[in-house]
Amino acid sequence: MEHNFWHERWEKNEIGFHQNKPNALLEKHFRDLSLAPGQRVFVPLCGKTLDIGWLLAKGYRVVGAELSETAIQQLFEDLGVPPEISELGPLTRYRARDIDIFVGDIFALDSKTLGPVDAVYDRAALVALPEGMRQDYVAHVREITATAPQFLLTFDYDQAEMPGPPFAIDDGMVRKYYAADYDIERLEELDVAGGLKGRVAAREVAWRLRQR
Ligand SMILES: C[S@@+](CC[C@H](N)C(=O)[O-])C[C@H]1O[C@@H](n2cnc3c(N)ncnc32)[C@H](O)[C@@H]1O
Repeated sequence: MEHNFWHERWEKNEIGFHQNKPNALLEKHFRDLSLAPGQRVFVPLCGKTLDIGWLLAKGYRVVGAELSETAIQQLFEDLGVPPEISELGPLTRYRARDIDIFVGDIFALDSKTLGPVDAVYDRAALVALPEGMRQDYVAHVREITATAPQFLLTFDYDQAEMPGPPFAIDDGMVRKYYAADYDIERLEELDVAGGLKGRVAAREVAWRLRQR
């Protein structure tokens, strides 16, 4: 997707992907990653998800990457903490206690700038990207996180019924993107209540990925 597509979504507040409560599969399964409080979780393409507040409340540190500065201003307003803001070349860093967010293109974020991470939480990130970008995204996240374990959420539905995003990702695609570097476990699937965008029957699927 072009950057302008996402900037427009945020400027027009067309953010149907934003959930008004923490993700149910995150709440149920994130513990399967066996992280200890204080460990650092990377949330790529994070938007202003309430899942960040949930992770912080569980005692994890959070680092995110997001294109839209509007999203990140709103994230810090929602969290009720004033960010310290600094420029880092092509990125802008918003930080506060236990949280760092890099605003800009995730492909401009390198491992040194990101710093060590213990896990990745991918909700509505892989599925937000068109097929032509996904392999590069998967390789980039693997590289900058040193193949840290991932908690991944995908949507599976009939792509003929609706264009993405979110794009449909079936089991074979998850294996194609991740099997070379990660052991893959399919943890659970849930029907999307009311259908995706209120019209297409879909399942949300939770995955645990661990370095092979
Ligand atoms: C579908 S939204 C999901 C946001 C969040 N994960 C959530 O669950 O609410 C995808 C987000 O990715 C951001 N994004 C898209 N392309 C990006 C890129 N190349 N680098 C960083 N962020 C990007 C968009 O601005 C948007 O906020």
